[in-house]
Formats: sequence, C-alpha cells, structure tokens
Amino acid sequence: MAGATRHNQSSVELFAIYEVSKILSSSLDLQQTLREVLRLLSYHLQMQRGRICLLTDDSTLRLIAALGMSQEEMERGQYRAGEGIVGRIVKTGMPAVVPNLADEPLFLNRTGGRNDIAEVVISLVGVPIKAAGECIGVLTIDRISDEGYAGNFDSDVRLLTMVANLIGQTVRLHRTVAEERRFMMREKFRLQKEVSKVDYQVDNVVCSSKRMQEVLAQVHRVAPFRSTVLIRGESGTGKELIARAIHMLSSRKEQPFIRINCAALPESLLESELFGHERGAFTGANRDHKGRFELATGGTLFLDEIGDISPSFQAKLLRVLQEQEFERVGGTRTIKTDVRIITATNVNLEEAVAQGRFRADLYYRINVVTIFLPPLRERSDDIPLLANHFVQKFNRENQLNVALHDDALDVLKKCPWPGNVRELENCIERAATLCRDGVIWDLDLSCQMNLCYSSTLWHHRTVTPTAGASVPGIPGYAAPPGMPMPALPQAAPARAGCSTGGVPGCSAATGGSCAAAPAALPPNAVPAGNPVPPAQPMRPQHPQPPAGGAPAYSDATPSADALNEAAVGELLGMRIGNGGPDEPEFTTPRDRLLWAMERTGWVQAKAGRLLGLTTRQVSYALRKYNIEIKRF
Ligand SMILES: Nc1ncnc2c1ncn2[C@@H]1O[C@H](COP(=O)(O)OP(=O)(O)OP(=O)(O)O)[C@@H](O)[C@H]1O
Repeated sequence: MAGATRHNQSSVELFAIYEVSKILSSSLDLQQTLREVLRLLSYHLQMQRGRICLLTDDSTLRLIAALGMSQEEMERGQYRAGEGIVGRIVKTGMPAVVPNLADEPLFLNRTGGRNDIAEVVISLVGVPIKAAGECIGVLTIDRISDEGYAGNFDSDVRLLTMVANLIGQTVRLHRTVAEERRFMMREKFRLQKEVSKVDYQVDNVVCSSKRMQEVLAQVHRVAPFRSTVLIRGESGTGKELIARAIHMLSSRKEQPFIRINCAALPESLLESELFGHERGAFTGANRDHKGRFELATGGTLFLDEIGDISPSFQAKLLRVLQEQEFERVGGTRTIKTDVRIITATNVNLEEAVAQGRFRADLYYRINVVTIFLPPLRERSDDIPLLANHFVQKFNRENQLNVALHDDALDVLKKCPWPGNVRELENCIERAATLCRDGVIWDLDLSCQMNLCYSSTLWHHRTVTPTAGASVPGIPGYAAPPGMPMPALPQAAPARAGCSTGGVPGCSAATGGSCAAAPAALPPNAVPAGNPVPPAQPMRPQHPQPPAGGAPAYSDATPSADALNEAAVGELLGMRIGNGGPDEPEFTTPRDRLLWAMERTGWVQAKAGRLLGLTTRQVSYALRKYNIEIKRF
C-alpha cells in the first residue's frame, strides 16, 4: 500500500516536472513564466506561497515572482546575501528546511506576507537556483498545516531542486538573450549614427540634399538582395538612374540591365518584347526572338511605367513574378527565369487598385521594397550641384568651357521644376547652347525669355484638364502617396514681357519679377537692382529676335496660345539634330513632329526620344498642332 502511494507521488512529481519544463520554454516573459511555475507547484503539489528571488547586478536578492502577494509586499522582498533564510541559502548554496517558521530566528517576515504565522504551522522549504555552477537565486515554498507538516521534506527538496535547475537554465538563457539584445541595440544605435555621418555616393547620381541621401542609403541597403523594388516618383526625378544604381551595386552588376517602358508599347508587342516569340507566332515573326526576360537572365529587368499596363497584361506579368517561369508567344516550352525585377511608376497605384485599374495581388508582388524619389522642388539643395553637373556634361560633349553665373543659379533655385531633373537638364542644355559669351546668365534661361516650355505645359494643364486628373488644383497630374504636388501659386496678373500670366514655371522662377523681362532692357543695360559683381563677367547684350520670331522680346503681350505655339515650336526647333544624319530639313515644327511620328510608327514615347522630348511633351505638341493620332 505504502509502495503504491510512493508510486503515485512519484508520478505526480514527474508530471509536475514535465509541466514545469513545458511552461519554462513557452514564453519570453520571464516573470510571467516563473509565476506560472509557482502556480503549478501550488496546484499539483500543495506547495503554497511559492517565491522566487534572483540575484541582481548589485548582488541584492530581489523577489521577482510570488503567489498571493501584492506588488507592495513583493517590493519589500529584498535581501542581501547572508540575510535571513533566503540570504543564507544563496550564501551557502545549500537547501534549507524550516519545519516551523515561528521558531526560526532567521525568519524576517520582511514582505509581511505571512501574518497568519501565529494561527497555523508554516514550514518552509528553500533550494538554491543555480546556473553554470553559480547560485543565482532561491526558490522557496511554504507547507501550511494545523499541527506541523506530516510529509517528507527530503522528497520536497529533491523535487524543488530539479525545478530550480530548470529555472536556472531558463534564467540564464533569458539573461544571455537580453544581453545580446542590449548589445544589438547599442550596435544598431552606433551604426545608425555612423550611417547618418556617411556621405552615400552612387555613380552618376548627383545630389547633396538630406532627402536624396536617405534615398541613396536605401539603395545601398536593398541592392545586395534579390527583392523586387518599386521606385516611385514624378516623371524626370531619376527613377531609371536609381534602378541602374541598384543593379550596379548588386552582385548582378556584371550581368545585363535590361529596361522596358511598359507604357510605350501596345499589349501584344509588349508581350512579345518581354517574353519573346517563336517563329511563326504571328505574321512577320520570321525567326525565334528572345524576350527581355531571357535577355536579362542573371541580371536585372527594369519595368518602367508599370502602372500603365493593361489589366490582362497585369495577369500575365503576375504569373511570371510568382512562378518565375513563362512561355514565349506561340511557344509551348516553359522557360525558367532568374532576373531581379525593379519596377517604376509615377501613377498613384493605391488609387489605381481602389478603382480596379490595377490588380491588388500584383501591387503586393511588386511593392516589396519601395523607394520614393522626392520631386526636385522638395530638394532645392540639389539644384546647384545638378546644374553644374549638367553644365560640365554639356562642356564635355561639346568641348566647350561654358560657366554658370550665380544670378542664373538663383533663378534656377527658385523654379518649382514640374519636369524635375530632366527639365533642369534640358533647361541648362538649352541655355548653354544659346549663351553668347561662354557664360549662362539669368537672362539666358528660357523662363526669363517667356520661353519656358514647362510653364507652357503647366499653363496647358491648368486650362485643359486631362482625363483621370487626380491632384486637386493640378489637373493632369497624379501624385503618388508621399509625393505631394506643389500648391499652385496665385496667378499673378500678366505683365509686360511676361505672357504666362503668372504660371508657376515663370512667376516662381523670376520671383515675381517678370516685369523686368528683357523687353524693358536697352542694349547693354543691366536690370536695376541687379549689379554685376566685379568677379563675374560682364552681362552680355541680348540682341532683339528676328521679326516674327519668338515673342520673348516683343513689347506687346502675346496671347497664351501664341506663347504656347511659339514655345512648342521652340521646343521642337531647338532639338534639330537629335533625329540623326538622315533627318531632313523642316520648314515648320509641325512637319518635324509629323516626320518623327511616322518614323517611329506613331509611338509617342519613341518619337519623344527621337526629338529629345518627353512623351507628355509630344502628346501636348500633337494636340497643339491638331495632329490626329494614327492607330494601328
Ligand atoms: N540625381 C541625378 N543626378 C544626375 N542626373 C540625374 C539625376 N536625377 C535625374 N537625372 C537625369 O535626369 C534625367 C531623367 O532621369 P530618369 O530618366 O532616371 O527619370 P525618370 O524618373 O525615370 O523619368 P520618367 O518617369 O519620365 O521615366 C536623366 O537624364 C538622368 O540622367
């Protein structure tokens, strides 16, 4: 009978140990875990008032888990080594059994948690908690009875020692993890400080603003991984440049970087361009053709303007991105791909998803890491560096030594740059081409001659809302999240010499001083209040334009249309030479535009490239010259 009881007792103890080990490995909250252990001992083994004290860094024993104690009582549970029963256990590293606490001189009742000591017999069993051979705390339990505990203290000590060992291992593990975590946090903080000091450099990307430094830091972080990157930002902010930078900083840099503009091709062509086609797949497919996915094998595929692809093509693209395989058009063989995908768009994708124009599953697939490129107007600190970079580029390409005058730089810094860096580049190239004495003066800038085609485009947008416009106040512009468009300045009344009527490109660039446009200047004159600094070259005399030319120097204020006409003409006219050696002579800008459209199969993006214009500028010019777009 006694054997059976002992057997039962052993089974209960074994079960308790098993449960304790489970609890100890179940949570990261040490205090909570230890309280659970005490609850289990109390429930299964009638070991009441369990307490666990742990040694802290200042060698004090602190009560960190207890059953049936208020927070206040717990806070009183602090002992020095050697003090009281608990202090003695830590000091000696040996278990202690006190059959009746009322008779124990070492008993301090510091917590005040045993006020029933006069009414019942309280026995205490305490064992050291050890880890790696060191005593790091104490586990105690009370046995409460009316006439003294009749059970076996030895078996209590044995069981509690096992539990204390498990606790010791757990505490050690928690402390190691906490220490490592503290170390990692310190390291993270240190690295963050280092990173903020680092001047990130990426080849070809010119910038000094904090916003762009953050972008470059992101570029460095994402480059080594294969994750899909989505680059967002307005047109001309440098999305392709950043995509190339990511490729060049990755281990794929020796492999191809292949770009495709998804908006420039109709769906059938886009499909064959991306996936390739087999001979005979369609009329004119005379031989097998590798698509860009195949050409980019091992490298990076940059899908520009991804926000513009049709819903049916979105489904096809999704399949490749998910399964990393595809078939050529007209083919049956499944081809595996190994390409890193970088996408870019200036479309508000969230709005497109909400309106059902863009698939949510594709959105999530491409939106793994997103890099937002701020518009130039939000990082005007970059303008001086960029402007000088483009002047140097012009000089290298033309073996010239043109300089940029500070006055011109001042005007550039005030411009809102709706066309961003691309527009700045065009502006500099144009001024460098036109300037007469090897210096770009403020008056050489197109906005100062009422020939700023950006302001013309802005003007067009503000008077001719485009379908799908989604930015309040700026029809035709859709700003993605985090890419707020500038508030339109109040239209200033048209002034002599300024026909843009206060459109942003002009009024901001001139600081509202369009009245001082060149028309008011006599030959050799310098505008009032704008003396030439001695160190700077003498301001040149601007000749009058030929009769019937651009309205820049006309005394009369031309109508907005006349300005647009002139500006677009200027735009197209200025680019003569980009079309290559076989470009014929044109008598009107309209003819040149028609020639480019015909030559590129009426693909506006391609015509734009031929003419050195953006797709939007081509689209504007087509409307301007009433050219009906041919569709095939
Ligand atoms: N930080 C920069 N440093 C030097 N050049 C830049 C920078 N940002 C942009 N550019 C130049 O501006 C022009 C436009 O850049 P890019 O084509 O990368 O812009 P994008 O955002 O991809 O334009 P889009 O949306 O129209 O395709 C390019 O000639 C590019 O080299």
